[in-house]
Amino acid sequence: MDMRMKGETLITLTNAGVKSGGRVLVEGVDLSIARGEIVTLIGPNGSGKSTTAKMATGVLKPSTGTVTRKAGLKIGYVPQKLSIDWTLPLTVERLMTLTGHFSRPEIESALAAVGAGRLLHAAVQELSGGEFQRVLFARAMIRKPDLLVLDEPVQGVDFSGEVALYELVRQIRDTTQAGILMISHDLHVVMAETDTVICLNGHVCCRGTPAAVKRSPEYLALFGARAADTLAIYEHHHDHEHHDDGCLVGKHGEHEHPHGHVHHDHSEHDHAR
Ligand SMILES: Nc1ncnc2c1ncn2[C@@H]1O[C@H](COP(=O)(O)OP(=O)(O)OP(=O)(O)O)[C@@H](O)[C@H]1O
Repeated sequence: MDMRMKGETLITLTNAGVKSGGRVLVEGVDLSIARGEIVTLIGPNGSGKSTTAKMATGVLKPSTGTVTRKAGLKIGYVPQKLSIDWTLPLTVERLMTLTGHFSRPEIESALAAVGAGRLLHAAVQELSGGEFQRVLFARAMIRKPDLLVLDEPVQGVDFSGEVALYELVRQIRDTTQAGILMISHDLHVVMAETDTVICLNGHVCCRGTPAAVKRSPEYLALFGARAADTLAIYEHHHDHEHHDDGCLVGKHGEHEHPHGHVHHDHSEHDHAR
């Protein structure tokens, strides 16, 4: 473990908001992210998740309120999409060096840390969705950031790949003590390890642990009565196995289908951190 202070606050937004062309994009956002902490932004399309993340990372200046970042804060970013020319041949090794100079051993160890060690010479165009995401994680982590920003990390990944990526996020948090800001665009699954879910709707609609948000009247009012079924809380269990089709086998041997989300809603067992 390095000398980085556990629990140190990395970013604080106080009553922060952005106006553009006389329109309020998002307002009144209070949030902070500390080392080792996972904060997940959820909310409908256009509710201000990306705008809030951009204020946090400094890409956008707040029009109201304040944003403070720890001096010298290093941020790693895993984008939702990457604009690369898919017609040109590009290996994973080359992709890793497009935005910085890193030695072969540094690249190998960053790939190995995300379970993508064997992909060094693979063509980026031929990677599966999950493999591509892992490479993007490696690309963000190679700089040893204090804060990792994940913009919909599981997009284009099937359910078993999704579970594996959430495991990877948890592992990165545990091993590096980076703070993690996650944007979930489709409300699909929120990691149970998320310390704070912030539900946006142009302002902070509600916040708290995943289980608390799921029960909150504001969340239910925003997303309707079926919302509680759509916010699935993914929990880590060591006692499941994966079928070849990506479904999970529960601890009692029952076959749990991905889209039923049987695996992950055990609110009473949520880890209160
Ligand atoms: N550069 C911009 N100029 C003006 N308006 C913008 C700009 N970027 C975003 N918006 C508007 O700000 C609002 C919030 O957008 P934002 O991208 O933060 O939402 P989001 O919650 O991330 O949405 P989604 O889930 O659809 O990605 C939207 O109404 C959007 O149209």
